[in-house]
Amino acid sequence: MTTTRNQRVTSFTTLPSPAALRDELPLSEANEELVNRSRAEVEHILSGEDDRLLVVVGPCSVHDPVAALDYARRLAPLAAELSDDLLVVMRVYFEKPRSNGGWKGLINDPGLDGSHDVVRGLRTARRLLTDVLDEGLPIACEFLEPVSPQYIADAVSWGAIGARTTESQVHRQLASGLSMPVGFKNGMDGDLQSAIDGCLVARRGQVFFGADDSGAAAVVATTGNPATHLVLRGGKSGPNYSPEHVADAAAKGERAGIPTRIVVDASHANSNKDHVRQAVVAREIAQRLADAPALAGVMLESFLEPGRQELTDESRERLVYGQSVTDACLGWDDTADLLRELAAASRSRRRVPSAASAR
Ligand SMILES: O=C[C@H](O)[C@H](O)COP(=O)(O)O
Ligand SMILES: C=C(OP(=O)(O)O)C(=O)O
Repeated sequence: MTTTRNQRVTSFTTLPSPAALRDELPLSEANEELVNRSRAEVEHILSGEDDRLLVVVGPCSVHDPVAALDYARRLAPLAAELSDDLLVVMRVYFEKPRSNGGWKGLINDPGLDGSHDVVRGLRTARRLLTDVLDEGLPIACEFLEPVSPQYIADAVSWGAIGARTTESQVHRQLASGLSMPVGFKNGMDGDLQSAIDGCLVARRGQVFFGADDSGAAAVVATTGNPATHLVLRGGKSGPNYSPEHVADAAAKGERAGIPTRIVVDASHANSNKDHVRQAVVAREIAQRLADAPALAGVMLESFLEPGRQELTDESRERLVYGQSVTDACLGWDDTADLLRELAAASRSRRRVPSAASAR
């Protein structure tokens, strides 16, 4: 028998339904309250009603849930200590968009070995999310797969659409239905317009293909997400973290109909993925925070150990604990120093009248 179907598909593996996974690993009432409260706080920071600085900080990617939780347990008390000046949201990124292939994150391949046990990946990810929330930390994720948010997004307080997908209609539609504020990163070339367009499309209600709570393929209709905003991550054209870049992006966004403040990513093309440089950039941002009233938040890539390590068949069994297998990260000690510096800068910006009247 000849067929024209699925000639290049080797298998289909049925996933548990989102509802079943949530029932297995539910959010406690306290954690639901934390998620809803922190989503509102992020929105208030974006609008300028809350004059603290949002800091999205944590590993480039989670490859070892034990180390990620260890990190959360260090971050949580510091976040609480600095909470008058900072809203700290932990990066708990499970889905990695790769430039040229490679490991695509814990959900896609929790064994880090190409075995792609996605069901285990979803379960491990959700368990870690509930553990991090139990520490009192709100969570940030990048959303990459169109169906995976149904399994995890109820635990997330800030979402990102990355530089490689900011132009993607699929991701813009997805963001239109997400329950949390979503930042669109500028494109890989540094182009801001694709992120502005992404925010605008996601602000409108959309109708698209997705999955419902039972996992069935469904037509999804959304209201639109009014809390979309721009994230400056640098690009091939160079870095874009200066107060001038922030003011320019805020003005362009406002003219286009996105009246929110801006998040700056100190990593990626703003630091050339060099963690030492990332600390310099973050420090510059802190020092000039008062000159950037439209700056709502800063993103840092940080883990327990500084730098990064290659993930290979040989290294898999002897990976350095707490060190990134994707982008180079700040180590914990530098991170703690930087968070204190950002908190001090946020406190002193509050005293500068123009900061309060940013929007
Ligand atoms: O933050 C993550 C990385 O920059 C992104 O996934 C791309 O990584 P790659 O260029 O190593 O593939
Ligand atoms: C992939 C990421 O960033 P970008 O989209 O800016 O490359 C990230 O933040 O993990």
